[in-house]
Amino acid sequence: MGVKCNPKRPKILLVPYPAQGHVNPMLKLGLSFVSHGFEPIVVTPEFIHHRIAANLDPHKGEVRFVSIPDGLDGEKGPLDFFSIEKSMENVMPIYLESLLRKFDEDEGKVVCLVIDLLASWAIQVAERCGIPAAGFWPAMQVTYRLITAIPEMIHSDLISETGCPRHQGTVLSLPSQPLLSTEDLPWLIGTQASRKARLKFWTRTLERSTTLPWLLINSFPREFIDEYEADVRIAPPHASPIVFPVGPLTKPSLTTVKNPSFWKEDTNCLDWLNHHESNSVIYVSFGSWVSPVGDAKIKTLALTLESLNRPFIWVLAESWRQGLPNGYSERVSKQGKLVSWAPQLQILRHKAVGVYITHCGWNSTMEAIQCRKRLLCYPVAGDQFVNCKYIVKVWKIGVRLNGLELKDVEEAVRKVTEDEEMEGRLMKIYQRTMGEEASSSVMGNLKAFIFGLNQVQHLKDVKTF
Ligand SMILES: O=c1ccn([C@@H]2O[C@H](COP(=O)(O)OP(=O)(O)O[C@H]3O[C@H](CO)[C@@H](O)[C@H](O)[C@H]3O)[C@@H](O)[C@H]2O)c(=O)[nH]1
Repeated sequence: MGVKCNPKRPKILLVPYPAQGHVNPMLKLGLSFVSHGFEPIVVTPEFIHHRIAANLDPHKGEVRFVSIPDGLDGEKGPLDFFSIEKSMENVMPIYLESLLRKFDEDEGKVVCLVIDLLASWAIQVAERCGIPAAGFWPAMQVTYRLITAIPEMIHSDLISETGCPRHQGTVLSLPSQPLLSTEDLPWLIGTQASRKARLKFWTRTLERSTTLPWLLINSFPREFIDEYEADVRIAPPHASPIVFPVGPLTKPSLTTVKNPSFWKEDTNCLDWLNHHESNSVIYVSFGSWVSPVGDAKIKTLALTLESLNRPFIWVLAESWRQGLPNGYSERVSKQGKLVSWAPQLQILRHKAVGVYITHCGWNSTMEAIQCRKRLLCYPVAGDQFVNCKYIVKVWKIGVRLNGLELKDVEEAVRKVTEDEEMEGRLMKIYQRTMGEEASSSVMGNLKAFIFGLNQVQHLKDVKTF
């Protein structure tokens, strides 16, 4: 798929975790390698490859997408975390290995694998094939730091060996950063057994990533600063890779490239937006992830949006619609648009959109900043609680929803729209994350990574010779 291979250009294979919020930044990271003379190839499991293939932007063929078998049936509906994990551990490695060997024989050299840490299974494949690997962290650096603190947390008895918090409250305190608490631990999802299994996933990820020389992070270089805007040194844990912040991979220079959407975007809502006044529409989206939002909450939010009496666009997958009250879609058809998947960035850019109710996924957070939209935060799982903390307490560009009842949302909408200083804070965080200085630091970091990679490659070549 995409352009034909170019045997002259060294190849970098990128292995994302198979979720929208992971594949999007990987594509953009791949594109950043093109101008450095590499041929980027994104490897995805078949179940998402089928979906992406239908929605890929054909003229942006600079990045190739290839698939590997996964043993999964993605047609039946959303796959859960554990079936994907099973496939990643037991099925995909052997196919990636044979793909790498095939590349080596037929198409020329793969010089590096860039591996999403949530797909850490591929680190061992790279090792077996003798190919240098770099890690990729798709979210904030602080959430990576939280994961790397697991051994310290167990050692100081803040959590048990199975990840169960010993008490409620602070688990990690970093200089000049908000305190991270038990609520922010990303494995605390679902039953006791699922929490234990998720902690195991993270500890295995950590163990595997200790062999990585480099880690590319989809966050901005000045993520850690103090109240005087001075950079703060956050000591990395022992045996950690060299970190290169290269994000956000959503910044304006990269957004001419269409995201490789897993679902077809409903573009009718763009025309609909053109008929609405500036800042009047509420956009609601909880990203792509299968999150335990639940029917009851969907129903509450549905009734709230209706009673707010403001126009809205709500991204709600078909599989989540059982919770809607009978006849809801027809009833609200004049007031709002329910879509299964939206052209999110175009919606956020639209002047009619004033407020964004978000799950605080990292890419969505960065896109909101890029478009300077005020946020109402409703974190659901994983890193979203930490992202929410930064949005609300540090950057002060949004308000956390305490619930989805009318009173909760009404009050929060009032707070964000009446806050006259929020516009200025949005501009400030925009500059810090995507402004000129941030962009040139990112370019420098990418160059430094590539310099390191070339040195390793040179040493390998000398040895082979
Ligand atoms: O209708 C929609 C909804 C979303 N998007 C796009 O999908 C991406 C969603 O990414 P993100 O906001 O990061 O959410 P998730 O896909 O849910 O991402 C997962 O991965 C992220 C990166 O690790 C984490 O921060 C999240 O918590 C985790 O749920 C964004 O680029 C959106 O523009 C669309 O194009 N159309």
